Amino acid sequence: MTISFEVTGNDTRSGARLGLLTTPHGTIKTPVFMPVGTQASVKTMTPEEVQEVGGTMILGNTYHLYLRPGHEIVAEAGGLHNFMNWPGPILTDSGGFQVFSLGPLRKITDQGVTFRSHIDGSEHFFSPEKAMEIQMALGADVVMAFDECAPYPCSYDEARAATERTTRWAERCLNRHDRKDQALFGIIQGGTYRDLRLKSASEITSLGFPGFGIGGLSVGEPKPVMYEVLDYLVPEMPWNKPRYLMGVGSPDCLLEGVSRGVDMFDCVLPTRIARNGTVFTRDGKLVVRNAEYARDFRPLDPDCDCYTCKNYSRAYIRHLIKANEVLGIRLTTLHNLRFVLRLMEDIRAAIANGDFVEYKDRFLQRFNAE
Ligand SMILES: Nc1ccc2nc(N)nc(O)c2c1
Ligand SMILES: [Zn+2]
Repeated sequence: MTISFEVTGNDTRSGARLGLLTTPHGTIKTPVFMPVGTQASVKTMTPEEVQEVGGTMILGNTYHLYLRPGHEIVAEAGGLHNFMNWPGPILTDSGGFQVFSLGPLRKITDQGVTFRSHIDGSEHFFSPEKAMEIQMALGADVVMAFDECAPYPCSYDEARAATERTTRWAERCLNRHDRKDQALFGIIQGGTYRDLRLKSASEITSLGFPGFGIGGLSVGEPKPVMYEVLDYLVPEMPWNKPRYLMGVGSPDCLLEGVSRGVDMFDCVLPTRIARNGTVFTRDGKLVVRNAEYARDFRPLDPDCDCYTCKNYSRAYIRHLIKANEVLGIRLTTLHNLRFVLRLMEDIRAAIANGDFVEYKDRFLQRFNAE
C-alpha cells in the first residue's frame, strides 16, 4: 500500500482541518510539522529524542544523500528507515530546490540540471528520472516530484518557464516512479503570479498524484505575499488529498498556513536557530547567548514541558553555548522542536474543540508582542 489520507474534522470559521495520513510506517495526525533530517539525522538529536518531543514524520533530502553517503549505500543498509533507525514515516524532497539553492554552479535544460557538489565541486546531473531512481533507492514513504523552483523575485516569464517545465517534469516523474510502497507527490509552482499558480494547480492536480507540495514559497517573499498565494491556491486543491507547504515554517507561518487549509509542513528554522542559541518561547524569540541571561536562573520558557525546561536554566544553557559545549545546542534544539511540535498538538486540539480562531489570535498576540 502507498498512503491514504482522511479528513477527520474541519473548522467552520477558517480553512483549518484535521486529518489522518496512513503510510507503510504508521498513521500520523495532521496538521503535522516534520522535523528536517537533511543528511539522515535531525541534527544533534537521536531518533528517540525526536519521538519523545512529539516528532512523528521527518524529512530527508535527495540532493544531500545522493552526494553523501550515496543512495546506493542507503539502499544496501535496507533503506533510510533502517540506516537512521527512524521507525515512523519519512518524506524525501526531490533535490530540485536544493540544487538551485545549494549547488554553486548549475545549468538547467529541459533534460535536467547540471550542478556542482557543494562538498567537493564535482559535477553532477539530475533529471526527473534520476531524482525518482534516487528516491526509490532511499525508500522514504513519500517522495517529491523533481521541480524547478522559481526564485523570488522573478519576472513573469521566468516564473512561467519554471512552472511549465515543472509540469513536463511531473509527467516524467510519474512515468519513471514505480515503487509501489511509496507515494509520489506532485509540486505546484507559479511564483507569486495568480494565473500561473492556478494553471500549475490545475495541471498538477489533474495528473493523479495522491498528494501535493506547494513549492516556490518561503523563498524570501514577505509573509503576507505567501499568505495571499495560499488564500487563492489552497481552495483549488483537492479537499481529500494532503496539502504540503514546503519549507514552512516559523510558529506564525504554521498558524497562518493551518488556517488556510495546509496539512503538512517542514522547516529547518527551529533546529537551525537553536544551533546559534536562539529559542522560541510563548513570548517570542529569546537569544539565550546574550549577556542579559548570564544570571537568569529561569527555564527558557516557564510554560514549556520539555526536558530542557524542566532541568536547566537560561544561565546554564547560555554558559554551555558560550563555552561551545555540544550539550548546549542539544538542549536548545530539543526545546525548539518540542515548542513547534507542541504548537501543532495544541492546534489540532483547538480545531477539534472548535476554537482554533481564538487560539491562533491568542498565541500570535503573545508571540508577536514586543
Ligand atoms: N521553500 C521550499 C522548500 C523546499 C522546496 N522543495 C522543492 N522540491 N520545491 C520547492 O519549490 C521548495 C520550496
Ligand atoms: Zn522547553
